[in-house]
This record gives sequence, C-alpha cells and structure tokens, in this order.
Amino acid sequence: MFFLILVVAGSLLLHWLYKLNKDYYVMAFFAKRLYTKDGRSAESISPVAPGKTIFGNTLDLYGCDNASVFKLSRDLAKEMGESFVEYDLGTPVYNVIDAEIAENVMNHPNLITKGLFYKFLYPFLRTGLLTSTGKKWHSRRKMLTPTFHFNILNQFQEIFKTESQKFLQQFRGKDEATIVLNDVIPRFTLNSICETAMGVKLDEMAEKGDRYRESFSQIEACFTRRLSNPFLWGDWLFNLLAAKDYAAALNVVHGFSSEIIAKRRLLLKDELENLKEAQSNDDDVFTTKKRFAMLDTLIYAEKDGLIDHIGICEEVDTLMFEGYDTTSIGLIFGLMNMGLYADKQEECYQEIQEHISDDLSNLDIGQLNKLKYLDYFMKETVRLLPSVPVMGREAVQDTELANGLVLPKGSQIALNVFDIHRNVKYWDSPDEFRPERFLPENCQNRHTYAYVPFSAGQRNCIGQKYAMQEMKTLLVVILKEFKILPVTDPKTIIFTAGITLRTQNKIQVKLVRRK
Ligand code: HEM
Repeated sequence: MFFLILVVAGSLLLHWLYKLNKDYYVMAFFAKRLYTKDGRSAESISPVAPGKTIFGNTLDLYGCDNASVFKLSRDLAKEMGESFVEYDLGTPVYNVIDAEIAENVMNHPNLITKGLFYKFLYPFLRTGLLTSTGKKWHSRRKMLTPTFHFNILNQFQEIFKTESQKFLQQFRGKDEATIVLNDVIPRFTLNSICETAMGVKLDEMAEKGDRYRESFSQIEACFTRRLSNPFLWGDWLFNLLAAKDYAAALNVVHGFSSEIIAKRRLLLKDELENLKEAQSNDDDVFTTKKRFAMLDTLIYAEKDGLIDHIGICEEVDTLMFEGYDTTSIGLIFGLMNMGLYADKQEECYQEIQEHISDDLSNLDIGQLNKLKYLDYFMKETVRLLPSVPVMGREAVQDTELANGLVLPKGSQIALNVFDIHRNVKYWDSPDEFRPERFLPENCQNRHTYAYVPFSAGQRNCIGQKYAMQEMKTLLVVILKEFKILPVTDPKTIIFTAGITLRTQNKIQVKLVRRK
C-alpha cells in the first residue's frame, strides 16, 4: 500500500515538474515560456539563445560594461541570424531582428505599451508621451500631434536657420577648426528645441543648459546600470541601493524644465496681452500668431482642464530629451560621414549650390525638400547609426503574433533597430555606407519595415519631420561655408549601450573654409 502511494505521488510530482518545465523556464526564475496554439514548438518558430549560466539568459550581461553590453547584444543577433527568444529574470524577451515581425509588433493593437526598461526612465520622464500608455497616451498624442503640423514646422525654419548661423559664429575669422562634435552639437540641438518647442531662448540660460546636459549623462548612467543588473530592475532594491546616486542630477534636469515652463508662462501672458489688443478672440491668436510653441498648446490645454502642471512637466521633459538628444546623435554621425565620404559630401554640396542661395534667404522647407541627395545621405546615416538602436514593448495580455508565437502576458519585446538595419536579408553589404540605397528605384523591393529609425505604427516618432528639417538645415549652413574633413578613424569607434546610441570616444571632424 505504502509503495503504491509512493509511486502515485512520484508520478504526480514528475507530471507537475514536466508541466512546470514546459510552461516555465524554471531556472530563469519561472519565466513563462512562449507557446503556440497549434501544437508546434515555439522553438521551431524562433530559437532560444543559449544562456551563459544555468539561469537562462538572466546573468548573460551581469557585470558587463556598457560597451560589452552593446557588442554582446549585436554579436548575439548576428549569431542567431533571425528573431530569437531569451529567458531573463522571470520574463521572456522576444528579440526582433526581422522586418516582417517588426511590422507585426509595431502595428499590433495589444502591443502599444512600452517595455520594462522604460520604467527606468520614470524618475526622469515620469509618464509622458514616450513612456505612457492607454488612455493617457492617446489623449497626449492627440493634444501634441497638431503642434508638428507643416505650418508650425515651417515657422520653426527661421529658428533652425538662425541657430545654425549662430553655430557657425564660433568659427568666425578662422580658416579651419578641428571640432569635437559631441561637445558642440548638443548645445545647438538643445537651443533649437527650447526655442521652437518651448518658445524660450536659452541665450541667457546657456550655462544652465550645459548643466542640464551633464546631468542628463548621469541619468543615463543610472539607466544603463539598471539595464545590466537584473537585481536593480525592481524599484524596491533600486530605491534602497542606488536611487540616491542620481537624485542631484534629477533635481537639475527637473529644475531646468520647470524654469523653462515658468518663463514661457510669463512670455505667453505678455504676448497674448499684446495680441489681444489687435484681435478679438483667442482662437484667432492661435492661427495667426507668427510662431506657435508646443509648450503653449500644453498651457492652453491646462486652462481647458485637459492636463495639469505635472502633466506639462512630463511632456516638456519628454520633448526636450527626445528633441535634443536624438537629433544630436544624427548630426554627429551625419557630419562624421560627410568627412569620411568626400565624394558624397561633394554631391550634397553641389546640390545645395544648385538650390539654396548663398545668403540662405530661400532656405525654407520647400527648398530643403529639393535636396534629394542630402535626404538619402541622412537616411543612410540613420540606417547605419540609428539614434534609437533598440525599442521595447510589453505584452499586456497573452498575444499571438502572425508567425504563430504566443507571447504570454508580461513578455518583453526588444525591437532591435540596429540589427534590423544591418540584416543581410534586406541589405546588400549592410555595413557599407551607400546613400543610393534610398533612390526610389532601390527601395521598391525592400520590406518597408527594414528601415524603421523613427519606429512605425501608432507609437512612431512624433518629431521625425522636425528632426530631419533641423538636421538638414544645420548641414546646409555648414556645407555652404566649410568643407568637412575626417579626424576620427571609424575603426576606433566603440559603441556603448545607453538610452540612445553612444560611443565611448568622442567624434571629431575638421572644418576647412571654402575659398
Ligand atoms: C534623429 C532624430 C530622431 C529619431 C531617430 C527618433 C526616433 C524615435 C523613435 C525610434 C521613437 C519610438 C521610441 C519607442 O518606441 O520607444 C520615437 C518616439 C518619439 N519621439 Fe522621436 N526621434 C527623433 C527626433 C525626435 C524629435 C526632434 C522629437 C521632438 C521634437 C521627438 C519626439 C518623440 C516623441 C515624443 C516620441 C514618443 C511618441 C509616442 O510614443 O507617441 N523625436 N522617436
């Protein structure tokens, strides 16, 4: 009798263990496994990356520095050759490197919520447009979309032009100058976003702007520290062990954005009072005002009870970060590539000479749009060096993808833009810089989602037109006056993981005044 009980108990235990192991990756701290509904094994659709320890992939990046995190992730993507699964601390992670799956994810109605790692940005951005989800995200997106309308961007063009000319003033009287792009470009993009989106000139706040950028780097260090240490993923341990190290930096960035908001509130009040004398109602003020800052929209929405002060802070922090950092990276690499590919720089220059007058008086959006080769040049730059190399999503419920894989609730998805952009399935010799890839005839047969630097679908980048316009304007203004020569050897560049794409070494170029 006793023996029988033992056999039955043993069988039940084995069955339970089998079931547990089938449904969970037990050693990765009970991460739920991906599954299918038609009996196929999930691994037959997307392979699992072998873990380095018995804990699945949980500790694969533990203790690695930021450069190793970036390199190991890219090497793994190459080695796997197709979208693959990892099992981390209690969570499956679906790593997407194929355009077909990226398209499915980016357009899936269940997958608009950002991934776990975005929570690391909460102390900085709280839940603004980039990090929020659901109704809150919908209403903010609706509120901000009109502020990126063509007419508004057209009004920003004068600011981009003036800021670009101001950028060149630092080289006045010099025939040549070697510049560290990482030092000079972010100042230009921060000035531009503050004056366009926020309606506040940074001139007399330049030093505070510099402190904002320094503090931003510390916040990024916090982000990457959490990224590579799963034990800091949860807020509880993070708050206990690490949060205090970043409190001062957070105070600086939030203090800076609060000052911008306070300044704009005052300026707006004055501007409206002046305009009211000339016009009878506020709606007219909106449509006929010479320049319409995005922050003004938020302040008006506050008056209508659609957002509160904290909400305004969330969006200002989000727009400022997204608007200055991403375009900095695009410009740094754009200028570096101008230096590295002299023949292509010359092609851009000839085109600029053909369409843009020397006094820049016709440098408006219409003329910018005529610079086709410059457009291909920047597209290729952003393909090889995407400012946002990885994006994340979370499945908020069990979600079936078109390939039959079911992502259990809580699964993470990493959309590896950097790897999609260099996937040999879509790109011939992907590591080569060839702007001609973007000639219309060369795009025809390429999967649209093989190129997603600004994401796509509902959560695409709200500022993509703004970004291209700003970056092209500075390039035109520089190229008109200077030839760009290479200084940094691209072979020495080491990428590192960050909130956005980073390099360990700063990038330099030499400007030589055109005769
Ligand atoms: C080269 C420049 C830029 C690149 C490559 C870029 C790329 C991206 C990408 C990939 C996303 C999706 C992020 C995700 O899903 O996690 C995104 C979202 C966003 N971007 Fe950009 N961006 C750029 C410039 C800008 C600028 C200039 C602004 C604002 C002025 C901006 C504002 C935003 C915002 C607010 C979101 C969140 C949109 C939402 O979720 O509804 N971006 N951007």
